Amino acid sequence: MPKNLTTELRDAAYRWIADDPDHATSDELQRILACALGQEPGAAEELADRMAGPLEFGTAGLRGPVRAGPNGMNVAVVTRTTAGVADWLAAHGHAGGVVVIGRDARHGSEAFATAAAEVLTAAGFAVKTLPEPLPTPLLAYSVKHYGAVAGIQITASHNPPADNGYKLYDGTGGQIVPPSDGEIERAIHAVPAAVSVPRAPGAEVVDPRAAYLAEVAALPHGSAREIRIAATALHGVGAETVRAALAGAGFTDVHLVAAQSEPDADFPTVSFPNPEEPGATDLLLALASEVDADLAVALDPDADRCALGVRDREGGWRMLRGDETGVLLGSHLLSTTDSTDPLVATTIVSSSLLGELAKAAGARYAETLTGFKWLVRAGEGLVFAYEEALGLCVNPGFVRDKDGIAAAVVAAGLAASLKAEGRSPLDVLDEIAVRHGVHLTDQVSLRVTDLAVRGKLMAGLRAQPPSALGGVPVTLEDLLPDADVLRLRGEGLRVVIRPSGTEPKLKAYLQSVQPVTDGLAAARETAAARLAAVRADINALLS
Ligand SMILES: O=P([O-])(O)O[C@H]1O[C@H](COP(=O)(O)O)[C@@H](O)[C@H](O)[C@H]1O
Ligand SMILES: [Mg+2]
Repeated sequence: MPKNLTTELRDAAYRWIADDPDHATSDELQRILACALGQEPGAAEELADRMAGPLEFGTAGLRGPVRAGPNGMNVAVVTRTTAGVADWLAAHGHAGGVVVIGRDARHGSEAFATAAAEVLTAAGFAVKTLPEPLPTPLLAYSVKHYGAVAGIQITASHNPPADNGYKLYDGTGGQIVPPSDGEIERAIHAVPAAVSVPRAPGAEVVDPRAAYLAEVAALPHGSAREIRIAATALHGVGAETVRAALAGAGFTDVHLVAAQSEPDADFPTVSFPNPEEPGATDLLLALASEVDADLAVALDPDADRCALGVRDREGGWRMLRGDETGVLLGSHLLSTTDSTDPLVATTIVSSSLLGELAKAAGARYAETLTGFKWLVRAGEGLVFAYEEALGLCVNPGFVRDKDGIAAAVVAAGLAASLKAEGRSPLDVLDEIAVRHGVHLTDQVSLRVTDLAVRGKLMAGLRAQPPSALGGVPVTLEDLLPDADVLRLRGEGLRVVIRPSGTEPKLKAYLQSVQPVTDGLAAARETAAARLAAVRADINALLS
């Protein structure tokens, strides 16, 4: 036996190859196994990585590179997963119920959506599929709209082009949470063989767009319409839907970044198709400036996130941080809601400013773990939820997930009414800062190739937490040990560290708060200096 290729690994690969219903991926794994048997350098390690799975349900379902083996996204994995989901649904009394399936336009998405639809149809479920690659919020909407017991969206959202994924919704319309994920993983594990999972055509194609767009058009978005919008779909699936949603609400002066409007699985103009990444919105901001727009909107590729860009005080353009957008729309919805007992929510890694706004408005406020699967379950009476990663839900009444399309429409309404008053989104943020203190946030993330590095760093921080960051003494709270989240707090400072559940990254979320006592500029300077010093220390800690 060649070095590094154990008999267990070899036999596991043989078994997987024999059980892979897709010849392309069984051949792919066969080739790697042959290289490993032939002692080609690195081949055994490559095989071990391919076989290291299975993928697990993370922050937003399964996610991984499109490739052969249990540690990738492929037809065999989707078949097994969906067979497990079918068994789990049946065990919960949902046999024969409606399941809706949607997809984005990534490599593999169509084949994976078809495999999922055929497995569920053969298992006796009434499967409905969306007609073409569409935004994730349309799938989330469809679950409730069609009275489904579950929904599946094939998407890897903002991940690199090589990835794909599987978002799973239960009958509440929200993405699954524990214990469902563990139960489903056990059901998947119990599936004896992918090749013998029955598949049958016959899903019904349904189109939720008209109903969804009517709901979005009915969201409160003020009466002002004089606004020019520049928007991008970042090569994802949001362009047509966001254009239709804006038009339905009366916003027709919309300029799309042409080079990024058609779905393109290779995401050719960006290195990472994530509006959080520096550079991803360069073309958008250039277009906003060129057409002299009033608002810039970037959707992530599955259009469930929405980033806003605004003209800065120097006449240039800049993107707002997720926390700025969240606070802007949150304060707007708190002041316009007709609910008598509203609840707003954000996550423990987002700015705490929304809590201050809620307190001032006499509204309830909740914080949850990262992910919209938690936020939509924050409690009764939810009117608004957001997270720093550019996720916003302005419409929990009909989408139990983040919805970049609906957020863009509400943001357009707000920007138009501010423009009519001669104010800007930055003016509103300034007013909020003066009242509640400057809340600056930032994120440091470390991309790892070896996931073990992440675990070691977390364990190291737990064992030997820093006593000060950026010169500020801090204490460690091991917040919810099960959730693997560390929080460090000091005077005017909060740092939360956690592993990403969608990408091989460790993320540190920084917040620096400074009351405004001696002018806004001075408070901003103090908060920014503290943030920069903390950022440098965190960078050193994670390197
Ligand atoms: O991929 P999307 O747009 O669905 O976004 C997903 O990933 C984001 C980042 O998660 P993590 O920090 O664990 O990587 C989460 O904030 C979000 O709730 C989740 O739906
Ligand atoms: Mg997304």
